[in-house]
Amino acid sequence: MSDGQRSPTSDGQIVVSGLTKQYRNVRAVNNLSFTIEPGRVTGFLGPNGAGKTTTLRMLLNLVTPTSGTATISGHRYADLTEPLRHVGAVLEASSAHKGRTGINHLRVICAAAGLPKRRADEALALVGLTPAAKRKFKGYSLGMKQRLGIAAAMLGDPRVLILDEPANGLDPEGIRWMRGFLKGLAHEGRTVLVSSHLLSEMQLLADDVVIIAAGQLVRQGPVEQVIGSMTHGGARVRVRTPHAEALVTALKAQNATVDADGQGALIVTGVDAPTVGRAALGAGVELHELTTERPDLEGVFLELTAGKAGIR
Ligand SMILES: Nc1ncnc2c1ncn2[C@@H]1O[C@H](COP(=O)(O)OP(=O)(O)OP(=O)(O)O)[C@@H](O)[C@H]1O
Repeated sequence: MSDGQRSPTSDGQIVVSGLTKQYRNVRAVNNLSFTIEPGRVTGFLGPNGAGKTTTLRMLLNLVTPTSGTATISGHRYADLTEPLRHVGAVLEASSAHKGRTGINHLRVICAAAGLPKRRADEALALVGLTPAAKRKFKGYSLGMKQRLGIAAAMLGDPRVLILDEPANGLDPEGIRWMRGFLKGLAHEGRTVLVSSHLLSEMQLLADDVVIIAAGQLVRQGPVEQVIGSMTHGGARVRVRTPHAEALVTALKAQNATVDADGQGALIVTGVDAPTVGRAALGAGVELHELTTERPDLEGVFLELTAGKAGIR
């Protein structure tokens, strides 16, 4: 604990405990508790209006909690002596003086934060913007603005990175770059907390997820575990046959549950694909498709947050 800000056990950990934010008519965040570990990318997910941005803003001391606490490496953000060296944050697409170049934008931040000027060049290189260093911000594409925002967040070489919807406006190549970049930071032992609506991207990017709805925690854990917790003991099997009735009879004899998917296929749960295949063979039923469907994060998210109105 050389600088009084870091301890071996809490370094890089984010702890949200009983956090609540009551606006006049809306309880934006309601007694929320979770922990985010270093060395992992954590996806922070929730429907519109779930309270994600409000939570991140409380974490960064931009909104005062009604009650509860949010700490980074064991300290409230307001108590960090050199916050930029601990925490980098991108809360919305980067804004900068329109006539300022990318590099100058970063140098201004360095000067204000007491960081060496060379960090501006290093951070720009880190996000692949060096070729556009001397171009004016007003000519930057949305993707370049996102990268510049991340470069600004990286100026202090922070242990913790917090990003609100960083993939917004990025093209597929930009999204892939972002994925590699954030995974790389986590690999270095940093804490990466990312809110996003892009659930298929989150499944590729995140190690852990925290899912909230209507201001409250719905589920937290490693992505695979959260998905596994919703599979009710197994995957679903999709099967297509011209002899549906005979197959349903054979499957029910195996205690399977069978539903029509409305598009000519049957969805079977309770037994695995080989069992379905054997039941079909035994009944002399021809199959045109036999597929195991593993639930994805999007399906699990929708199931977990169903009925928890996003608009409040
Ligand atoms: N300053 C404010 N004053 C009043 N209500 C607010 C304020 N900020 C947020 N809210 C309300 O708090 C709730 C949570 O909003 P928040 O922006 O934190 O959700 P979110 O999960 O980030 O949503 P989105 O995914 O749509 O960005 C919403 O009902 C919102 O209208």
